[in-house]
Amino acid sequence: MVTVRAPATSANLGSGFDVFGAALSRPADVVTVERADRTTIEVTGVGAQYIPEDPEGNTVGAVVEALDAPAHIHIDKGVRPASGLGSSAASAAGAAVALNRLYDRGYSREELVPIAAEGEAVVSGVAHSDNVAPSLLGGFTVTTTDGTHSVDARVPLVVCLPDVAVSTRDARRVVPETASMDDLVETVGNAATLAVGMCRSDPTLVGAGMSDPIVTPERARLITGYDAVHDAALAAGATGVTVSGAGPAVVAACREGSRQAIAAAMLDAFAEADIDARAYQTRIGRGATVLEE
Ligand SMILES: Nc1ncnc2c1ncn2[C@@H]1O[C@H](COP(=O)(O)OP(=O)(O)OP(=O)(O)O)[C@@H](O)[C@H]1O
Ligand SMILES: N[C@@H](CCO)C(=O)O
Repeated sequence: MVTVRAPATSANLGSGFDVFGAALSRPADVVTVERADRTTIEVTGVGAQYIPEDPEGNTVGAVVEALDAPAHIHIDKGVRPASGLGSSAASAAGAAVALNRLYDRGYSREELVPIAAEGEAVVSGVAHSDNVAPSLLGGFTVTTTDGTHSVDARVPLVVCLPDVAVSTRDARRVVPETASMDDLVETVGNAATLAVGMCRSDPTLVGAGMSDPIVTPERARLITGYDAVHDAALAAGATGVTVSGAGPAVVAACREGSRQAIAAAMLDAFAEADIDARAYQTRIGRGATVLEE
């Protein structure tokens, strides 16, 4: 038996659509696997009632296939599905690490990225790696078709999750197919600023690089209260605010000591819009960890 804790993640970070990701110190999924002749999946925890236990519909089913590693799998969800916090990816990353150990497959964490990403294709139609990479490797990650680079950044974050669901599949439909050269130049500048900020663990640069004129404005329209929450977080001291992954979670970069005020401001703004929400005072954290084997 192997048990793995796999963290929630925040993908895109505004300027890095389908490329940037960050592991969050909390929340997380816990995945336990035991050898079996036939794969069975049991899901408990937050939002378990919305998650298929059929291996064909669950992200971990694709990981089992890719590793040829049938198992009884128990997923204890700490990351709510359709949250923008890499819920589907956390289970896939946890299963990839656990099954790799259980069957002694010998893959490195980097090699597990495309394997865990197969699970993302099951739920969103695209095997994007920007959530599974940070959940596997920890820190801030940059994923391209050539592979993944990670930086052990230390930046405090607040993630505010409204009590509404946005599926990644739906949120990908609003992504523009084209962009102007001006918007691309602005995005590249912001992405480069954010990456330098991550290398220096500098929340000011990270926040400054989070804005994006192409994808985020379209995604923000799907989140009731987004503009007010964005402005409230900045007024409370956040250095930058954007949609987390495909939403509806909203992520704010923070300086040390400011997270409590920022979390309260974001919750108040969602409440003003009649939306219940919860806030995680979190930070960029480590990747999946083996708890027991
Ligand atoms: N193990 C799993 N954990 C969570 N969701 C799963 C899992 N397997 C399948 N799903 C399905 O995936 C969908 C949620 O994934 P989706 O990508 O939309 O949200 P997310 O992973 O929280 O968000 P994001 O990728 O934007 O961070 C739901 O329809 C859910 O039923
Ligand atoms: N890059 C993906 C992440 C989903 O969490 C998207 O924004 O659609």
